[in-house]
Amino acid sequence: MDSIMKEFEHLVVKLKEVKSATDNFNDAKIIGKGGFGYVYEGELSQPRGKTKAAFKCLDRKHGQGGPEFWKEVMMLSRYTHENLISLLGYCNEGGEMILLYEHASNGSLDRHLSSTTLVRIYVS
Ligand SMILES: Nc1ncnc2c1ncn2[C@@H]1O[C@H](COP(=O)(O)OP(=O)(O)OP(=O)(O)O)[C@@H](O)[C@H]1O
Repeated sequence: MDSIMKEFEHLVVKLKEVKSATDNFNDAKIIGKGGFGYVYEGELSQPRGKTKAAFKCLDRKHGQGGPEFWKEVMMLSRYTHENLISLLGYCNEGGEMILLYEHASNGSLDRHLSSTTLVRIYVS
């Protein structure tokens, strides 16, 4: 585990920065909930300026644990694609395991699929 942490050291974000971006995990900043746990949004300060980010907080009660967290860090930091959300970093501090992603301003695909504004296309 130590070697993994060393390899991805450049992606480490301090818990202090996460708390500042999410107003200390304020409920008003929650944008969703998935198998991993709650997802918050916030402005992350990076060397290139502020970036809107999604903060996925691991909730161990929801079944997914540490291995999935590190798998996600390894996969997303190695593969980049225009159709793949970028991993901005992670926080593993003070008992918190948080993945930081680029914020998808259009929301997730499942939101669009359940949207009532979806237009039906008929092909003749
Ligand atoms: N990068 C992101 N940008 C904007 N919103 C996001 C982002 N990631 C997650 N969300 C929001 O949080 C919700 C939960 O996302 P999450 O990926 O945790 O769950 P999921 O899509 O149900 O997948 P799973 O259950 O496999 O974890 C999404 O439906 C979406 O609304």
